[in-house]
This record gives sequence, C-alpha cells and structure tokens, in this order.
Amino acid sequence: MTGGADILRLDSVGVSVTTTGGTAELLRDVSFRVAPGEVVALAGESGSGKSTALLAALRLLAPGARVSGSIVVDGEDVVPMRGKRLRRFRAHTARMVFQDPWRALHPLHSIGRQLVESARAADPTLSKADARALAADMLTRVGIPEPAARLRAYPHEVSGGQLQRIVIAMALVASPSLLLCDEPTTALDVTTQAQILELLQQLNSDLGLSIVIATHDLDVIADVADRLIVMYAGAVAEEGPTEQVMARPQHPYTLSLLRAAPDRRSGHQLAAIEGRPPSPLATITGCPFAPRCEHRRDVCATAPITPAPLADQPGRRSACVRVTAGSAGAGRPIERTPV
Ligand SMILES: Nc1ncnc2c1ncn2[C@@H]1O[C@H](COP(=O)(O)OP(=O)(O)OP(=O)(O)O)[C@@H](O)[C@H]1O
Repeated sequence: MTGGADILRLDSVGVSVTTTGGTAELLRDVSFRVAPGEVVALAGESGSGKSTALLAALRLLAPGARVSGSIVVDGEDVVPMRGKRLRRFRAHTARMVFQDPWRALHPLHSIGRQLVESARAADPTLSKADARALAADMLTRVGIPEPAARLRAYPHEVSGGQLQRIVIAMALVASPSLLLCDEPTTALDVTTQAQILELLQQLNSDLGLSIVIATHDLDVIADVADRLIVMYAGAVAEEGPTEQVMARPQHPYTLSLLRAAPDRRSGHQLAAIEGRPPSPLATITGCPFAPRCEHRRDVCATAPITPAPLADQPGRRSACVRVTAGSAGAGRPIERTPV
C-alpha cells in the first residue's frame, strides 16, 4: 500500500464485542484503502465481516463494540468522533445504502419529505425549496421518471428497484465523499440487480463518487469494482485489481468462492465450500481458512492472519503463506483449475 489522500483508510482495525459466550472477534487486523473515485468490493461468505467493516467506517456499530486501530474517512479520524461532528459526518461525509430499501425509508413519510430532510441534514443552510429542487434533480440522475410526482409518493407506491434508486438518491442529495453499499442488490430480482449496479457504475463515472460494495456474490461486482478485497473470518484473505483476482486468485479461499459462485449463464451452483467458517468466538491461530483448505501445509498453522504484498504483482496482497514471499512454496500461483 502507498501513501496519498485516500477517501477511506482502515489500518489494523479490530472489532470485538462481549457476548454471553465470551468475546467475539468480528474484525481481525483489517487494513485496506479506497482511493478517490474508486469502486472497491468487499466479498466473502456470510459472517466474514463485510457489514462490520462498513458499519465501523460509518461509526454505526452496536453500542459496546470495541474498535482498535484507525479508520480515516476523507481525512477525518472517525474512531474518536463524538456529538455534532459525528452527526455531520454521518449526514454528509459518508452514506450507507442497505440491502433492504424498505427499511431505509419511513413508510408514513412521503419520498420528497425524506429526501428534503436528508439534504438539509447534510447542509442546514439549504432552503426547503432548494432542497426539493435538489431532490428532484437527484431522482432524475438515478433514473426515476416524473420526479415531481415521485416526490409526492409514499414508499409503498413504488417497486423495490425504484425504491433502491430512491435510497441512493437520498444519499446523493447529501453530496457524500463516500457511498457504502451493503449487499445493495440482494433483495432485488436479477434484472433489477443489473440495473442498480449499472447505476452505481454510472454515478462513479459521472460524479467521481467513491463506492464500496459489500457482497457475498462475486459475480455481482465482476464488471463494476476496480478492486476486490476478499474477506474471511473477519480478516482480509486477499486483495487486488478485480480482473486479476478473479482470473488468477492468490488465496485458496478466493478460489473456493469463485468455484461456489453460480454460473452466470446456466445458473448452476458449482462446488459448495466444504465445512464452515470459524465462530467469531473461536481463538484463531494461523490461517483461519486452513481447516477447510485443500492446499494446507504444516506452515499454515502458524501463518499470520494479515495479508502480505505479492512481490511480482503490484497492488496485490495475499494472506496465504503458499503464495507470499519468504514462505514454503513462495510465489507459487494457485491455478484456477476447473471443477
Ligand atoms: N453484535 C454482535 N454480537 C455478536 N456477534 C456479532 C454481532 N454483530 C455481528 N456478529 C457476528 O460477526 C460476524 C460477522 O458479521 P458481519 O455481518 O459483519 O458479516 P457479513 O460478512 O457482512 O455477513 P452477512 O452477509 O451475513 O451480513 C458474524 O458471525 C456475525 O454473526
């Protein structure tokens, strides 16, 4: 990783919560960066820590969650943020789009009222009329026809796909520096999924908006994300330019995820990943994927959890000791063999 004005930067972030069963480690030594104008995907099975990473970046973790390390968004250290500064940060700097658009909107308030409130929370100097004009502009930008009529409508009067566009518009009226999307298409049908991804891509190219998309479905982000960060058991397994990671994965977990993804054309689910991820309550030593890994070696039992840069592949990191320098089997690629 190099220096520069990143829009989002996590350095050695750990998140833990105390549960009745003991301490749950939800994130373990997670570091990654998002450059201005980049689209970055966080991918991994359910429970890998994707949502936790996004919620931590927005300071939306449940009370009682302990955060270590540093999280910087648009130059601001978010971990110590409190009061007015935190409210302004959440209203303006970084905005989140959740999986379920119905839960993001108040069912009894008109769409216009909610967009106007979002715009004015981010910029209290904005008049109601200007906020309404901005809201109509943003509805047009996200592809909602007849924006004036839509502003008067209520959430139950529009379809799921349109509602997700409206939720995205509600974020955009705040002119955020960063848009965080947690499984933004999972609740939608396949055609609408593609349209929402296309919209995110368009907003990225038209507005230069930096976007992070968390998804369990690698296929979803294949054409959208510049970079892919694969997470497993609350840690980063590997990272790199999306095309490279998908064509030549450098961690057996990524390979398993790719093999498990349903085929885009036939829809057939290929090989499911054997076994289960470790519980967040488990004490992990060595590589957390080793118990499920067909390539495991003795060295995996003491492998560090943090990924290391790959000497011959700029911008790529892997936590697999078989592929990182200075380890047994150093530099050996993991071939994407057919199943
Ligand atoms: N407040 C909490 N207390 C205890 N465990 C939690 C808490 N919040 C999350 N977890 C656990 O932390 C792990 C990571 O969850 P997280 O939601 O970040 O994963 P994810 O990759 O986003 O998965 P999903 O796609 O299912 O949301 C999961 O095992 C989850 O059960």
